[in-house]
Amino acid sequence: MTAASKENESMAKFDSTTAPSLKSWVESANAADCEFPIQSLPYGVFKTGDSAPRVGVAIGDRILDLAVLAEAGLLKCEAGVFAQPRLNDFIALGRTVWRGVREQISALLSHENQALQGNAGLREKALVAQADASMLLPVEVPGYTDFYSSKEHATNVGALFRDPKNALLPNWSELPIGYNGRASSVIVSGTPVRRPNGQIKLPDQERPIFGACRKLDIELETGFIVGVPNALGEPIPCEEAEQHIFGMVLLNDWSARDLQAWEYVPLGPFNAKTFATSISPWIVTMDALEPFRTAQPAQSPEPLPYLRHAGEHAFDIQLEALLKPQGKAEATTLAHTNFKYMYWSMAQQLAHHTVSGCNTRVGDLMGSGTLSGPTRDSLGALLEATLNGREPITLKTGEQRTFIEDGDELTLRGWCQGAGYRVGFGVCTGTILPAHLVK
Ligand SMILES: O=C(O)/C=C/C(=O)CC(=O)CC(=O)O
Ligand SMILES: [Ca+2]
Ligand SMILES: [Mg+2]
Repeated sequence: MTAASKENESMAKFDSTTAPSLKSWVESANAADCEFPIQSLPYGVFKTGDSAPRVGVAIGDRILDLAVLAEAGLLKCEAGVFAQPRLNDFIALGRTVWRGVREQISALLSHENQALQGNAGLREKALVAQADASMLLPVEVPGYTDFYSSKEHATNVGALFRDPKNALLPNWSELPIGYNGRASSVIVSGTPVRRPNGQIKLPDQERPIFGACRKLDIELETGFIVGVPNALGEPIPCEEAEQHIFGMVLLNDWSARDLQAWEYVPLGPFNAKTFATSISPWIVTMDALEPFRTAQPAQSPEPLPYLRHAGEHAFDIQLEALLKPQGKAEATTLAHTNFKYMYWSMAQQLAHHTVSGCNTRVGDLMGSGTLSGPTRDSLGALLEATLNGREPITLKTGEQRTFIEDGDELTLRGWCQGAGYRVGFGVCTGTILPAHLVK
């Protein structure tokens, strides 16, 4: 390949809304370490004070209020979709509309554009400080599914829960394994998480006890939001599956490992994972992620035909998990990993999910599965990092942890590193409340 064609190929990754050279008149968006540059434009739902919730886009340290812009006639879209407490109505309008709205917002925020920049009154109304806003669950989630698509994670958990000699079960390399999760307990970042009570089978006792989970854990994941649903009985082909995805979030699949170890045979996780699943408030669209597309791990054996897709289907998204004990200023990084290590792509997950004829709905949430990498510092769950509690981690504050304690604050972060800018996911955080007392 010549230097010129290489250049052309890499330019093809960028469109008018993702060019690295783009700058905004919202100055805070131009800092190299800003999570929300003009190339990103993630969607969320927010409110300020007693005002009604509405749809906004993050830009620098501000939120652009799309309901205000639409009302003022500066943003052309179906009436009323931004003056809503959820993004579902906007998402349901489809890809062409997502694209058109993104282009309009990008233009309005770009350096030289005066339409909003030059209108002081409207600018004041339309740009809200993130510090003054509270973020809400961005979508109504009709269904939540969680996959198990990191080979490293599946191997580590298989060894800890089952047999180190046969850690990866034979079906794992043939299909993206998943379970149907609980949509009702999907919560937005910042919502506290109550430690669950449940059945725990102690090794030295014949019958389980009932009490507070002693092995509370995180799972560092991403999730994707279904934007274009499929009808019952109509599978989504793998090659087309990415077209059905609206965007991605950070996802923490809180897990009660002691409840899980006892209850999961033979139907999989139940109460161990139904009590809370946290997601980040900002949905990063697939358009914003396109420049960070990269190859997924090589797949062997070759997947069956319905799970094949040509080209690159992973994304280079750096991910971190941090733990901060109650009352402490300093957080400790538990893991640093990358979405690109995921073995089964989001397209393969969606193709497999629907191949039976199962339908999806706008707003459905699909978890990636815990994203562990190949190294000791890239393990996405404490279960793996502490070998099921056998090897405690020492925090920067000097304390030790095997699993999560009451009052601990757990935070996930994610970002794509561009040339001179980063497309960030913000944070997905939650603090643990003590379990309800068992009488
Ligand atoms: O292997 C098991 O029995 C259990 C695995 C998990 O707990 C992980 C899970 O929820 C799927 C994932 O996040 O990868
Ligand atoms: Ca999980
Ligand atoms: Mg969960």
